Amino acid sequence: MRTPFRFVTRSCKAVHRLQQSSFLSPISAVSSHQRIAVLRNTSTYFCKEDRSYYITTPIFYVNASPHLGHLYSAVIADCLHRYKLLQGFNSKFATGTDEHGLKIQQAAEAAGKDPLTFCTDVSEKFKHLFNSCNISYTDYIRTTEQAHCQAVKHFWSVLCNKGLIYKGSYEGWYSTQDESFLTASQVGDAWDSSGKEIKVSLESGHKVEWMKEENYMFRLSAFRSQLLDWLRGNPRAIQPERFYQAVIQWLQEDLPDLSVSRQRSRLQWGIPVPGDAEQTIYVWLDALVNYLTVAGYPDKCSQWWNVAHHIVGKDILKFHAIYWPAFLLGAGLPLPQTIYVHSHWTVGGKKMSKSLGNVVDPLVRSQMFTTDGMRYFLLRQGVPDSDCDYTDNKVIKLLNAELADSLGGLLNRCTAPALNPAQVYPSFCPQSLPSQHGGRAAVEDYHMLDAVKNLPAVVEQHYESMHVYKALEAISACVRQTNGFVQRHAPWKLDRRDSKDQHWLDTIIHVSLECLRIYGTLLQPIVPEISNKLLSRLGVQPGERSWADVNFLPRYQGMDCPFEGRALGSDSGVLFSRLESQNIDKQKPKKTKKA
Ligand SMILES: Nc1ncnc2c1ncn2[C@@H]1O[C@H](COP(=O)(O)OP(=O)(O)OP(=O)(O)O)[C@@H](O)[C@H]1O
Repeated sequence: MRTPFRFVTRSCKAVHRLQQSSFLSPISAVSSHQRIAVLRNTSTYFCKEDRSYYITTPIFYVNASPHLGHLYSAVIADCLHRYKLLQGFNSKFATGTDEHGLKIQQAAEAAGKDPLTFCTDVSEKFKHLFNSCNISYTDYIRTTEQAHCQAVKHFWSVLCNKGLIYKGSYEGWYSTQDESFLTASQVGDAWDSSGKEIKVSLESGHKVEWMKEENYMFRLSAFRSQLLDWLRGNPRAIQPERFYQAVIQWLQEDLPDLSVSRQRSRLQWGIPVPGDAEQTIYVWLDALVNYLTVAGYPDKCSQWWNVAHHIVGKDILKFHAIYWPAFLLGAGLPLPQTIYVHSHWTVGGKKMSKSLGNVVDPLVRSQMFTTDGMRYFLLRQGVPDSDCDYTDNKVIKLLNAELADSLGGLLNRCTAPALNPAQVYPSFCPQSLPSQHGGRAAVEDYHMLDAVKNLPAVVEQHYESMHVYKALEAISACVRQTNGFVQRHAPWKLDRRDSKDQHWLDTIIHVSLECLRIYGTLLQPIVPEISNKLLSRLGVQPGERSWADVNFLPRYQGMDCPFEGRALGSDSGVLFSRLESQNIDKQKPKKTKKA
C-alpha cells in the first residue's frame, strides 16, 4: 500500500550517494543510465508510476480569529505542497475550518450572532489570512458544508453497520474548551480567578466538568492492538520520533471506549446522529472526516486517500494518532501515510492560544515583516520537536542577517553593474577553476562546490521529514560559504584589462550565480516571492525552476550551461529590505488585540 513517498526517499538517497561519489570524478566514470540520474539530480526520475500526494492542515476551530500558530501549521503544509509540486507530484493541499460544537455555539451566542453567520465571518478571516500569506491550498473545506455533512453521516452509518457504535452511558470528565473526554489520571486540581477549586485537564490546563449522559459509544478499546501493530510496522508514521513514542506510550495505558455523540438538548450546533434526532455527532468525529470529504468520500476517494499526510499541532495528536486511525480501521479504510507533528509558539513561555488571548496577529506581522519574511521566520525558527518563544526582535534579527544581508547581499554583489557591466550570466573558464584542485581556486572553494552540489539532496531529506529548519540551516550555511568565496577572491580588485583576470572574474561571478540559482530554486516552497524575484533577476525562466533543474554548475563537469551568456533580468531592486526596529515599533498596534 505505501507509497511513492517512501520509494522516493530511498531512491533519492541512492542518487545522493551517486552524486557524492561522482561530483569530483570524471563524468565518464558512471554509466549512461546513472548519468541521467545524476544530471537530472532529482527523485522524480524514479517515481513515474504514482505521483499523487495529499497534504492537510488541521481544520481550524472558528471560535475566534486566527493567530500566528494557525498560520504556522498552514505554512508548513504549504511548504510541503509546493515542494511536492516542484518535484513533479500531483499534490492536493486541503485546509479549512471546523465549525460545529459547543464552544462555537457559546461563542456565537456571546457575539449575538446565529452560529452559521458567526462561523462564516470567522472562516472568512482564516481564508483571508491564508490568501494574504500565499498559502496555496487547493481545497478549502468548511464542516458546515452539505457535502461534508453527508460524508459524516455515511461514515457514521458504516461504523454503525459494523457494530462499532453502541448506545451506552458516558460518565466522566469532559473539557468543552478542548472538546475532549478525559480519564481520571488526566485531570488535576486548580483554582479559578475567584479562588474556587476546579478540576482541569493536566495537558491543556482547561477546566473540565463531570458529565453524565446517555449517548453513543465507539468501540475504541477493540483497536488497541491493531493500532500498536500499525505503529510498530511503520515507525515513521508519526514524526518526529518523540511524538511517535508518546503515542505508543498512550496506547499502553487505559484506552476506554469513546463517547461519539452528545445529547441534542445540550448541543444543537452539530450534525444529528442518523436515525436519532435526540443526539448530535461528537465534534471530533465530524471534524476528522473532513480529510475524507476533500478526498471525495464516500464515492471515489482512493486516489487521494491512499497518499494522505497530515500536519497537526501536538495539542491534537491524540485525536489524529489514536481516534482517527481507529475510526478508519473501523470503516475499513487505509490509514494516513504520515502524521507530521509540530510544537507550539509560545509568548513569554505560555502557549499562544485563542482562549488565553496572548495571541500575535499574523496579518499585522506579515505587513510589518512581509509575507515571505514571516514565512521564512516561522520555518527557520520553528522546531517541530520543541516549543519556540515568539518575539518581534527575533524576527528582525534573523531576517536582516539571512535574507537582507547574506542572501540579498550576495545577489547584489554579483549582479552589480560595477562587477557585471554587461548584465549577463558570464562564462565559466575551466582553466581558472579546474576539477582537479589548482588554478586560482583555494581548497575552501572546492568545499563550497561540494556543499552546494549536495545541497538539493540534503534539503530534500529535511523537507521529507518536515525538518524545514534544518533545510534552511543548510541553505543558509551554503549562502555564507558563497559569500566567503566572493570575499576571498575580491573580484572587484581584479584587472579587467588582463584577459586571465577577466576570465577569473567571470568564473567567480558565474559560480556565484549558479549558487544563487540553486538557493533560489530550493527556497521556492518557503519564500515564493523572494525566490521568484531572485530567479527572475538571474534570467531563470519559470520552466527552469523545478527540482529536475537543480543541476549545479554543469560547466564544471564539462557540460553546457543553458544560462551562460544569457541576459540578466531587469529588476535590479533590493531582494529583501533591512528591517529597522524603530520603524517596526511605529507600525505595531498599541495593544495586541484579544481574539
Ligand atoms: N501556539 C500555537 N503554536 C503552533 N500551532 C498552533 C498554536 N495554536 C494553535 N496552533 C495550530 O492550530 C491548531 C488548532 O488550534 P486551536 O484552534 O485549538 O487553537 P488555540 O489557539 O489553541 O485555541 P483554543 O485556545 O481555543 O484551544 C493546532 O492543532 C495547531 O496546529
